[in-house]
Amino acid sequence: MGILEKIGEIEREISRTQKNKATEYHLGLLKAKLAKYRQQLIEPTGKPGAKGEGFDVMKSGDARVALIGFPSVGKSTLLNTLTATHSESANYEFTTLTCIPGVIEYNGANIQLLDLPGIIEGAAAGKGRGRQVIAVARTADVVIMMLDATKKEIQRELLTKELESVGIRLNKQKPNIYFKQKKGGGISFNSTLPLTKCNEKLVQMILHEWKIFNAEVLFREDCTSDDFVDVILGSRVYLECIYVYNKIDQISIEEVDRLARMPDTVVVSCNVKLNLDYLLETVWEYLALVRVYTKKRGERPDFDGGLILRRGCTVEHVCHLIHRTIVNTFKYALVWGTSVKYSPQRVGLNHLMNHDDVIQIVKK
Ligand SMILES: Nc1nc2c(ncn2[C@@H]2O[C@H](COP(=O)(O)OP(=O)(O)OP(=O)(O)O)[C@@H](O)[C@H]2O)c(=O)[nH]1
Ligand SMILES: [K+]
Ligand SMILES: [Mg+2]
Repeated sequence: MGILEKIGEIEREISRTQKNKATEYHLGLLKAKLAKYRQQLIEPTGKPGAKGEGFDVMKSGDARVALIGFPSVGKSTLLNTLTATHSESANYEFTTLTCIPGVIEYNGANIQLLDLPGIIEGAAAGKGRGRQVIAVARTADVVIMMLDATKKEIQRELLTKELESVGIRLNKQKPNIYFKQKKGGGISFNSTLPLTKCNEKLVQMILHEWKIFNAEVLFREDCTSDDFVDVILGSRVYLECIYVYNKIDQISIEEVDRLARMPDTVVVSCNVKLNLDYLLETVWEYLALVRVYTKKRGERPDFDGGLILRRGCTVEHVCHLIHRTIVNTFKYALVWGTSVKYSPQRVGLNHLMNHDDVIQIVKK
């Protein structure tokens, strides 16, 4: 029996099994098995070069955003609207057959936008260009899941499932579970809080399924057994996702309003150019980029040459971006902007920078 058949069989058994207290272990185990086969599917062993297949596109700019969606939802139209690059768009499916990169210039940052072929159901199992598309999605900082506002609601769920089955988790935090394989000593299980969705027995059964007999497990959060499987596999990617409903020129205002209120969602029309400014604002927000200006003593800040960093960056990060040896001669920095109480304020290497701050570095 091939892996796909095995997966199909387990999926059928899961859907046949009623969900209740008595079947909890059985279901947990089935799901762990499912994850194991899927893992084999996306990482075929023994075949050199089988891994890492994907479209070869150089990462460039300050961040990368990938456009994922079913065929003809308007991905290429969005790329054509937001960037200077042209990607063929037409009213038939699979117009785009490869990965086409464009650049969005926003707040002084260069954001790489990747147009990709449409995904079809079964993409994870190798249908269409699914695997290559998914391989590119894994390298993105933010994913735009583009949806057709005129199509049925289920599309969002189907695509999410497709991505989940290859280990992509959208808008989810990594489960807070400590897991370490050991050489001996059996399985030690602990939790820092009462668990309602998983327990020691289930964890042990799952570990045995993976042939792990010695390990340390500590749940620091009320996670499910699925979360635990994710932690064992380790190869999960946690990505920020913006759900973008396109073609709102074709639906009622009530429907637009309903869609726009959903979490992580932006409604647009690429053809009529509706709400694209708000989409860019949202992309910026999700990328969590920060622009910082440098200034030399006695001179005006260099407002043309802002540095692009991530939210949470410190003065030390800024130093590294300017030159890797600067920290060695760093004495203190003067900062103007919203990250300080007084402008300028003297700060050290650990000071957190805000968007649009100005910094002057004083050397020893
Ligand atoms: N009504 C309407 N049609 C749109 C809008 N945006 C795109 N379209 C149309 O949708 C069709 C598909 O657009 P594409 O940009 O080729 O879609 P795609 O997602 O890149 O499709 P594939 O590359 O085949 O996966 C084209 O006929 C576009 O003109 C929109 O905002 N409103
Ligand atoms: K198309
Ligand atoms: Mg296209």
